[in-house]
Amino acid sequence: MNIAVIGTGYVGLVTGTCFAETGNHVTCVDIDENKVNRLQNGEIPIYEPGLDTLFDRNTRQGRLTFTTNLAEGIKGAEIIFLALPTPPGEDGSADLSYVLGVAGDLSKIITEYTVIVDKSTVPVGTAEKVHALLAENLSESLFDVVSNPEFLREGVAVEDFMKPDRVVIGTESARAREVMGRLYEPFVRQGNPIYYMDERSAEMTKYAANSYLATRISFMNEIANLCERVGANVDMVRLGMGSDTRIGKRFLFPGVGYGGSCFPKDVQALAKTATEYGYDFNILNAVMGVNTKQKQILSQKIIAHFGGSLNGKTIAIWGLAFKPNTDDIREAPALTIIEELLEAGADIKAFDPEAMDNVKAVFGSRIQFVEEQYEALIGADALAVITEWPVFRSPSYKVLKELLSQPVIFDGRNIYDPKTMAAEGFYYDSIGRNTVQAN
Ligand SMILES: NC(=O)C1=CN([C@@H]2O[C@H](COP(=O)(O)OP(=O)(O)OC[C@H]3O[C@@H](n4cnc5c(N)ncnc54)[C@H](O)[C@@H]3O)[C@@H](O)[C@H]2O)C=CC1
Ligand SMILES: O=C(O)[C@H]1O[C@H](OP(=O)(O)OP(=O)(O)OC[C@H]2O[C@@H](n3ccc(=O)[nH]c3=O)[C@H](O)[C@@H]2O)[C@H](O)[C@@H](O)[C@@H]1O
Repeated sequence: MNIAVIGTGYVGLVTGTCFAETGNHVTCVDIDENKVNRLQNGEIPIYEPGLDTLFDRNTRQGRLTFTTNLAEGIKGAEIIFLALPTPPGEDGSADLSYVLGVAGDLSKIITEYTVIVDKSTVPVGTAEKVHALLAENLSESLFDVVSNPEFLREGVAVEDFMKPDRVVIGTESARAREVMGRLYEPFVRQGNPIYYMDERSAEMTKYAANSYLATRISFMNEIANLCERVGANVDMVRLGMGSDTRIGKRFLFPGVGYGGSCFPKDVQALAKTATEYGYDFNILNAVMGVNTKQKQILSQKIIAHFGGSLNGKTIAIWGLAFKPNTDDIREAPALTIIEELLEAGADIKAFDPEAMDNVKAVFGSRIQFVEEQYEALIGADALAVITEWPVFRSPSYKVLKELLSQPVIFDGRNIYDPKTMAAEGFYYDSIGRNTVQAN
């Protein structure tokens, strides 16, 4: 099949590459000339594990191409995916200007029957808005609009896309359903389902899934905070709860709050949709409030440990990305934590395996960046672990103690064992477990 993907960010580039991998011819369109130049030269502008192999193969074999020209990009395309940004607008609702802008442009250049697919996360009713815009200039027989939300996670995006738990396709057109079914058939060979539904239900499914996952995280963060107060260990509680199959083991890890480009904006957007429809979605308001506070927990612990001020103190930071295996720092808890530590007077020495360039663009020379994780520790008064990159999981405790000026660790992701840390001589504080001191 011939496919066009409009927007080559985390979702568009993965979508385009994975559809090319199953034998389709894909043209990716982006307005960012610099990005398109890099892609045309074989350079992937984001860090996403496993994407490079598929990208190289499919560009080399001519199934994956890039352009800034929309009309050229959609020529001959049977399906056009919109993988455009839907950032929060000023009032918290999703900003649809990118999606609707491109829909308007498409209405003037489509000449043959095409399925237009909303891949972006968009509020209920958007497929109808896109349809109405297209219908301003196109006969109804020339297009269908489908809602096909994406559930991939950054860091494991290729795997998630190639083997989705499910595919959701929102359309009431039999013709579009057949086209979409044919496209996704190679991705559901292991029996994972395609759920066909109406457009509104598909749009709602995406927000419901993200908001539920965010709710689990905020719930566990509150359980963790209570565990600290009552002297329980949240890791044990998590295991005890999660092995109940009705609850499930995944997505119960407490930490420094959820970040990323999606949970924060999507929870906010769903709450906003509820308000627009006269419904007060109480749980979502609590989920957001808990998350805002949780992002401050680690910095508060650090500031309190040093008596309320960090003047003259240096804090080493391991991990800046909003989660491991990505360079994405959108809404990353590290940004909030660093800002608060700076405000309390600290000097910061930071290391992240992939996200440092993005963070440099935010903080510039206000913090120091180092090229190697142990370098951050030299002369630092404490280490704060903010992102659980695998490379931080088994450090040399001996080297840690040699380099830190005080053996103090704040672990925002519970990646070390408190008993080991006490035995190794550290002051060690984490999330939802008792603080330990050297034995
Ligand atoms: N990042 C993620 O893990 C996931 C994101 N989503 C949703 O997918 C959508 C896209 O997200 P990301 O890929 O993260 O965004 P992104 O910001 O990484 O990429 C968007 C791309 O669209 C391009 N663009 C903007 N206006 C354009 C136009 N008029 N024509 C062509 N290209 C244009 C931008 O230059 C950029 O390259 C959002 O609605 C998001 O909520 C859904 C699932 C996962
Ligand atoms: O709509 C989206 O964009 C995507 O949002 C999330 O994916 P992503 O943001 O890439 O990352 P997650 O792995 O979900 O993590 C989100 C945040 O929650 C935090 N988290 C996650 C899991 C957990 O147990 N605890 C926890 O604090 C992570 O550290 C991270 O800050 C969803 O998991 C995807 O299904 C969805 O497609």
